[in-house]
Amino acid sequence: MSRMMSFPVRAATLRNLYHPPRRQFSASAVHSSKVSILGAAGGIGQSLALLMKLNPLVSELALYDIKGGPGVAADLSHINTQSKVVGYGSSASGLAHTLNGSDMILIPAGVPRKPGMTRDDLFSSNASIVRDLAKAIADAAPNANILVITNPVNSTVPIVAEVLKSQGVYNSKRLFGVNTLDAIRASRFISQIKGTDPANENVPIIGGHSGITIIPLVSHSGHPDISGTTLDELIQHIQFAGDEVVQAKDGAGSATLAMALAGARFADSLLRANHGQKGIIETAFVDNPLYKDQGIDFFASMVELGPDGMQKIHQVDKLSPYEENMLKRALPDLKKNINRGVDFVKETA
Ligand SMILES: NC(=O)c1ccc[n+]([C@@H]2O[C@H](COP(=O)([O-])OP(=O)(O)OC[C@H]3O[C@@H](n4cnc5c(N)ncnc54)[C@H](O)[C@@H]3O)[C@@H](O)[C@H]2O)c1
Ligand SMILES: O=C(O)C[C@H](O)C(=O)O
Repeated sequence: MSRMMSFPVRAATLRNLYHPPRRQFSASAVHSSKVSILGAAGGIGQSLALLMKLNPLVSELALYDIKGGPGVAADLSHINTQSKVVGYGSSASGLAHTLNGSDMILIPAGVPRKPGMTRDDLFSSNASIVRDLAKAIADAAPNANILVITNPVNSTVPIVAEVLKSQGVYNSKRLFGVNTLDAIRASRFISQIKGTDPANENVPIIGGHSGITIIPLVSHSGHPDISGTTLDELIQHIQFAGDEVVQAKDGAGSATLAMALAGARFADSLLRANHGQKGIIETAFVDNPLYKDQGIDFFASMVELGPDGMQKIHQVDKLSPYEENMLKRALPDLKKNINRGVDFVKETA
């Protein structure tokens, strides 16, 4: 696509996840971020909270869940890292206490899939949860970075944007749909084909976070030679890996552990960029100019993170014909998912 420009592939690796190069921060900046998790007692929420408790860039961890927030906080508060942990249960004041002063808010609140469901089938349960949490964020922490994990991400991110717009506090640079799990899976799966260390593999992910809207750019990975049936199977594996986990859990939910790691990695990358580390690039589903002329306001790209959130979107200079075809198939679905979220807020505000 001619509109795309080149980008350097330099996503944070798992290897440096909890070893941020501290010497790049001033002493006072090292333990300085309040991070909140909404839905903190869930499958993702608990493991994510554990990983954030281990992150030296977090000074305060605030945990909110309609069920079990204080219990998870009490448990984590005994871990011997410096951050303070507070937890709240279901109440407007608990949510406000959680959000007040937050630099970063992670949202895994909501219902996961069961076998036979698409992510879009979660819309009827999760859209109103995310809308209401976004309203509370607009009131209590309008300047925070917001990381949306709740599915369907292709719709829940536009929901948050629309709510913040309606409250006059939308900052497109601080809203991220978390699709890091797709990048983690892609690096793992490609390493299994090539017999390499997944920590050294980066496959840029663009598009969205569901089925065919997930577009892995193998031609821009370290293995552009992968082709034919091997490529078909790899793409299918990445795009439908979530379904694989849903099937295997057999009614007990979807990916939680790998997702918690993915969320923690994205949060850590953003915290490090917020504290001044340069050159950190992750995939994220963001407000993106690339296809706005086709009515598609959100699109996952490789995004450079900075002190104020999203610093730069790195577009891709040349897609292979295979990838062009994936993109062509993905755009109509993506548009439908985004519009569903936008319309929901307009109709129910
Ligand atoms: N972005 C991704 O890559 C990705 C990956 C995996 C799962 N997910 C999604 O993340 C979401 C959570 O998955 P899970 O497995 O942790 O589910 P879960 O059911 O284990 O946990 C969800 C938690 O949210 C809480 N909750 C519900 N409504 C709430 C509200 N209004 N405020 C605060 N908390 C609320 C519940 O009490 C529960 O503890 C699902 O929508 C799932 O599809 C996204
Ligand atoms: O597949 C799901 O429903 C959860 C998540 O989006 C995933 O990719 O694992």
